[in-house]
Amino acid sequence: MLFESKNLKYGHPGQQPLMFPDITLQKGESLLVLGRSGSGKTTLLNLLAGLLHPTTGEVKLDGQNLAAMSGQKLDLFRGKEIGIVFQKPHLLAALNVKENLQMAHFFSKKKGQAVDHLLAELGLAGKAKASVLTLSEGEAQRVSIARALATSPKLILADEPTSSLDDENAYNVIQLLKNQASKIGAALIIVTHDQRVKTQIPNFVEVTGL
Ligand SMILES: Nc1ncnc2c1ncn2[C@@H]1O[C@H](COP(=O)(O)OP(=O)(O)OP(=O)(O)O)[C@@H](O)[C@H]1O
Repeated sequence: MLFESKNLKYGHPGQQPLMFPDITLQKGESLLVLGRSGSGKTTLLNLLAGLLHPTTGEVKLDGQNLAAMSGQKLDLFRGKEIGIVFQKPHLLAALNVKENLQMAHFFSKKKGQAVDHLLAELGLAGKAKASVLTLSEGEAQRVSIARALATSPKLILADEPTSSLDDENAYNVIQLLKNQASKIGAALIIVTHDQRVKTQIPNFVEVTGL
């Protein structure tokens, strides 16, 4: 088993504790996390990324329990082994497209995938030297996916990657994530309320908060 989360609970300050369904994934498998607004989907993603510490439970990636790690060790592990596609691209405006990807290599201290090859695969070869400020929304989204893939992580987490995209781009982004995850043997978890995605990834868990 590549990825497993068990008995996860988390209480935001002053809120009822949230409980989460267990997840297990093999290499190359994909999963959707569905749930209504406010049910705890982003909280779960942050727990799976080790960005929040669970009150109880464990998150195991490749045999290592993130919930038991902290500080620099956790940051380095996340940088090497987890690729996160946030809802907004959060690219560094002072850097061009290629430099944004190279930053991922720099911070993770991992060689990962060749940046030029990755850009070409994502249809961004002509944009390597472009300022990220000149990209369309769809292009910026693909750059943020390329950045998440650059270190060849074992787990890819994506938060609502299709919410602002039209049908065609939404379909393409999910195919891209699925294909890349299976190519590098990563597990893929997509948090979404976008029912369109179910046709491409039928495997899902539902977060209810209870
Ligand atoms: N930092 C915080 N402090 C206190 N409560 C929080 C905090 N972050 C989230 N919550 C609460 O925890 C619950 C779950 O929030 P979360 O953002 O995980 O839901 P979500 O399912 O991702 O929602 P959406 O689909 O609207 O993005 C909500 O009731 C929210 O108000």
